[in-house]
This record gives sequence, C-alpha cells and structure tokens, in this order.
Amino acid sequence: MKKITSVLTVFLLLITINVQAQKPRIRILATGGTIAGVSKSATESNYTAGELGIYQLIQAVPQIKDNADISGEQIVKIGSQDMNDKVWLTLAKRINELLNKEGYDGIVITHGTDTMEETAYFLNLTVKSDKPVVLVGAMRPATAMSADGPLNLYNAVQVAADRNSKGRGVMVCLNDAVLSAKDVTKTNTTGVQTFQDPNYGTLGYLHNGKVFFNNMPEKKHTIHSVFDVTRLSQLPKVGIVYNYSNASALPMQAFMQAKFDGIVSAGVGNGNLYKDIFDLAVKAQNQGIQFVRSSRVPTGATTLDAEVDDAKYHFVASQFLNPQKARVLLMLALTQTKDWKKIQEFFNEY
Ligand SMILES: NC(=O)C[C@H](N)C(=O)O
Repeated sequence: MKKITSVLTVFLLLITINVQAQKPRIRILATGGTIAGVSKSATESNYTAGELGIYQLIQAVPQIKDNADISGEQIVKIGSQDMNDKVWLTLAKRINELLNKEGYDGIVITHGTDTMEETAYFLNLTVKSDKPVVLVGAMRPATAMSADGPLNLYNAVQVAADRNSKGRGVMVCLNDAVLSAKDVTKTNTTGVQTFQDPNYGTLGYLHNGKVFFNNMPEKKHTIHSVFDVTRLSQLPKVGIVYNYSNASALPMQAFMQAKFDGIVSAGVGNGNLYKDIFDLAVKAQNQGIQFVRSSRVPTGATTLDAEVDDAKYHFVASQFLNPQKARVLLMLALTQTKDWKKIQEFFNEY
C-alpha cells in the first residue's frame, strides 16, 4: 500500500511539473507608477507613486500564476513623469535578452500612466521579437478603495500569455481594453478609462480574463522595425514646442541654442505654426535641426500638402503621431539619418 501511495505521489508530482512547464513563461518588469502607489488611507487622493516592489505586486494577485509561469524583476521605482532615455534603453535591451536569449514567452511591464504611451511606442520600435509585450498601470494607488491595479495586472498577464497576442506589436492593457502602442493615448487625468485610441479604437478587450482581439496594427513595428538600440547608450536630443495664440518663440530659441538634434511642434489645427515659431523653424532646419510638424488636436493626421509647404522647407509631417510620439520616432530616426525625405518615409511607415 505504501509503495502504491509513493508511486502515485511521484506520478502526481510529474504531472504537476509538466503542467507547470507548459504554462507560458511571463516576466514582469516593474518600473513604478500608481499601480505601485501607496497612500495613507483607502480614500485619500494624495499618494506616492512607485512605492511597492515587484514581489508585493505579484503577491497581491496570486491568480496571475493560474495560467502563466510568473517571475519578475525591478527595473526602476519611479513615477512615470520621471521616465527617461536611460530607462527606455535598459528596458528595450533587457526585453530583447529575455525574449530572444532567455526563452521567455511574453513580457508585462508595470508602468505609470503619465508617459506610458511614449514608453510603449519606443518599445514598439525597438523590441526585436513578435512575442507579446504588454504595458500595464493603474489610475488608483494600490491602497485605494476599488484599486484598479490588481485586475489590470491580471488582465495584462492574460494578454501576454495568449497565443493570439503574437505579432500585434507592443500593447497597453488597462480597464479591460487592449490598445496599440502606436495609437493609444492618455485622455483623462484621473479616470480609469483614460487610455483610448481616438482614431482607430481598441485592438481587443478582455472579459472574465479571456482576451478577444478585433484589430491588427497596420504600421511597421518590432521585428519589422529598422531601429536597433543594442549598441546605443544615449539618444538624440529632441524637444517639443507648443503653439497657441500669440505664442512665444523662446522655447524654440532655447532648443536651437542648446543644439538639439530635432524639434517637434505641437501645432494648431493641421500642424500649423505661429508665425514667430515658423520663422525659427525654417532657420532650425537650415542649421541641420530636423523640424517635425505634429498637432495639439487629439484626432486626425498632421498631413503633408496642407497650409505649410513641407517640401519647400524640408519639414516632416507627423501623420497620426501626436507630439510626444512624434518625438520618439524622430529620436530613433535621427540615429539612422539626417535626410528629411528619409525621415518623412519613416513617419509614413511607422
Ligand atoms: N496613474 C499613474 O500612474 C500616474 C503617475 N503619476 C505615473 O505616471 O507614474
């Protein structure tokens, strides 16, 4: 009898090990944000982002281990208002290692929501794998009543572990929605429904932890991207200038004096420029500082062949990229070329 029991135990153990081995291996990279935020009470709106560590986040949602073999590492512990080039390069390099050398099946990145769309788009252009990479955050700190982080994290892991997520580029997952890194933007300062794609809608959605996709991103990303940061330790300097009635040209002058490599304009309407900014933009372009026209308007493309003659001034039109994402693409484009025509091609393709 004893013998039968021990044989049975070994058998069951082997089955468990096998089931465990079949689960997708998902690595969670933690960077901070409100999802790791802590406040003094469950109802207080004052809190500090990025307080909890990766192990506390994993422990808080044990269900994430049901369908995935979970492990994690802490990259940084910051509010994403402090996100920077160094962390972007670290993330891109680490993700490429984990997916291409260490055999992981998918990546989840916990991240603040303020600049999540920029990090997502940077990774969309620099990750060299078609395996799922999913950014997740929260709008309420971990200590809040009705904190949204735990379900968002659970959902993000389901997306990273789902076979159908492959080849969709880097994704953002919050509030039951899956959105494309290229098109997602933060639309609400405090609401849990903040992430939207105002032009194309969602890539998919989750219901009861199951992922349903309805869209595929059309533009180039990940394995089809020419941008490679493997050997880079810094990125070109690109600033953003804002247009408005009677706009000051001082920020534009400051970027030019500081010899930035590129400037993106958050223009009015279809990327139009206040006249003083326009005059300096022509000068900047002549000095070899690439000027990209984007728009402060939340929907629609900033098109070529509108009120500004881009071909005449060698300006680049950002198409559907908002200013903060146009900045990301311009930084990466400038690692390859200074030719405005080639840079415009990148903006048409990515
Ligand atoms: N909801 C958030 O995560 C906001 C926070 N400031 C951050 O981006 O880190």
